[in-house]
Amino acid sequence: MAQPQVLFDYTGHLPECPTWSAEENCLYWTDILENEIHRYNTINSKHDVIKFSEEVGCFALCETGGFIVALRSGIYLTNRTGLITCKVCDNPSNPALARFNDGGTDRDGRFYAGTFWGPGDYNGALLCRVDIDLTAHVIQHDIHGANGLAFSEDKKWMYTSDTPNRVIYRTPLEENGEPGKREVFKRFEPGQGIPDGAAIDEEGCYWTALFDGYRIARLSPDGDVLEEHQLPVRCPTMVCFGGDDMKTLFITTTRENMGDTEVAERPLSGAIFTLQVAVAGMPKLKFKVSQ
Ligand SMILES: O=C1O[C@H](CS(=O)(=O)O)[C@@H](O)[C@H](O)[C@H]1O
Repeated sequence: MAQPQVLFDYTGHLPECPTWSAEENCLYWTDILENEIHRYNTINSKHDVIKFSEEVGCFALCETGGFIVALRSGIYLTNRTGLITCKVCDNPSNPALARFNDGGTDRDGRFYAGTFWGPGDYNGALLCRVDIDLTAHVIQHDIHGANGLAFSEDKKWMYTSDTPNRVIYRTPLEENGEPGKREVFKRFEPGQGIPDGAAIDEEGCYWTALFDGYRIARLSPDGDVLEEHQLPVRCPTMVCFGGDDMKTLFITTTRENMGDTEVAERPLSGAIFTLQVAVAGMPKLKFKVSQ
């Protein structure tokens, strides 16, 4: 079985939202807590960092170039260098208490972004969506930490997870992509790791980063564990597919809230790993803008 390899000599603070750009042969990702979007060119090893003024929860590449990016205060369009060109909406959570977290595009190029309820006293986070006409809509409530967004290849399901609540949900999608009522897809018992960011492969299997679980798992559409891959770090945060054949799984990890002892014991905490897998993954679509 293939082993995870380190992508390059880098460890971040809270890397998330890995996003493959096929035309550039580049991996993009955020470091949420460092207010950054990173780009790494897998051909010439060039590494660029774009700085923002607030935490970057998640982003998607835009068809028109640049990014749609969920900062703490709201969602924005930017150019390729990160310069804000348009504010799309305010953060519909209380931005003092909830920053944006996981997000991405659906199979029609709309942008979803969820928040993370900082105080943790109740499920105060939400999931919102930006349509191609730049209107924003709150789609789901009753979330502690929005995560695990992925869309099935047949456009029938939206998957999400709520990491602190140790649960993956799935939500049926109507033909026009409108979500119905969410249902529990899989719950995790204490000590198993908790479901963080995710991606879906061509066989409809859901790959989940098991935060605090030292591994990633591939789940069948029925929720059975088909594969598990161990990592030399405790907290993977998210996965995405890329590479020439879409069979490279990129895995972000974190060193957030880790003490010096753990970082010394597991110095790759915060690194990005690659894993060669047998089944190709679904590409992330770019955000479409109708105007
Ligand atoms: O997505 C995230 O999840 C983790 C884990 S947890 O939900 O707090 O258990 C969190 O540390 C991180 O800040 C967040 O981005």
